[in-house]
Amino acid sequence: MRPTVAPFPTARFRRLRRTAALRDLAQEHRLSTADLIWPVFVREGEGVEEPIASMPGVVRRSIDNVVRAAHEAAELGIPAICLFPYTDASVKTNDCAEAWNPENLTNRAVRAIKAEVPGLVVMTDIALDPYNAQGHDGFVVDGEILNDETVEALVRMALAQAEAGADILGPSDMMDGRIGALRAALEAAGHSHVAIMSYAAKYASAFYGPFRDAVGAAGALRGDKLTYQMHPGNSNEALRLVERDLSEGADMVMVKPGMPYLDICRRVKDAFGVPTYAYQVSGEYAMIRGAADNGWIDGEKVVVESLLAFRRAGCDGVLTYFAPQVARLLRAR
Ligand SMILES: NCC(=O)CCC(=O)O
Repeated sequence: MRPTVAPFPTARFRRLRRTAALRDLAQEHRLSTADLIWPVFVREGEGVEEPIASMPGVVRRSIDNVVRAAHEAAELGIPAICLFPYTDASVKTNDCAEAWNPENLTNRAVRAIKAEVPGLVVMTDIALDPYNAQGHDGFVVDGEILNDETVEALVRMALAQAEAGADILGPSDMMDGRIGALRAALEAAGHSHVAIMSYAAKYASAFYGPFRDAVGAAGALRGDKLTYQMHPGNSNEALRLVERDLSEGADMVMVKPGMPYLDICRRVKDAFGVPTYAYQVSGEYAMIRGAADNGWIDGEKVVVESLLAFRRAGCDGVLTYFAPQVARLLRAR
């Protein structure tokens, strides 16, 4: 119940804002390094750190450098890293077979991290787009994205990632029925400990633009993803999707993108009270970073404020490309 606010001057809200210590005492939500998941781009090669033009400060790393990033994450206290492969056109096919190759880039990177930094949580992405000549998250036949056939492929992909040692699988594909299929397959194959963070409320968003550049998908994609990702105008549908995915065995749920969808984060947390995450996506990163690089905003302050907003909206954690910078900032405080 909300207490009645006494009239002025009995109530003076500025009393608790008077000093830094009082403000600290009264602060309702806090950002901690333990809330961060760091998305990292993996590519072939050795000793490679390749800049991404539309995401200044973010690089594609060869596996040896991904392992270095994993050490850095662990040293900074970031609990989890999330891997996204940058795939060459030569491994993109219509049957997407590279997605479940035990030796694909992601699976090799997972094993390399787990061998060196076993305590770090490793999350992987489940969707066919990095391996699909058509650039879509599912199989494309006559211009249509096939649901059930795609789910079967996602199961193969998930089992290969679980076998490699992934701790959290992140199905980002938005096919119907995939969470139940993944959960059943994981149980049957002895991977009952592997968690699923469902990209439950994933919107068909223009904020993903720089990511497609980062993973080399921009050129392959024909059309849009509106037949499987959510329309930005919808809100109740997000709750139905979260409910559905939880009922099928998701352990954690995600809202994506982040900042334009904080209302959805809050509704999900209020309705279900489950571990809830948001993805501050590439376009959000690019906007903040671009404005900061031009001196139009104070980048450090805006980043921390933007991440605190996710906590205020009910999120337990955030996937953010700013993770290492923020962890360093929080450590310095
Ligand atoms: N499945 C992962 C993404 O689509 C990431 C989007 C972004 O960072 O823009």
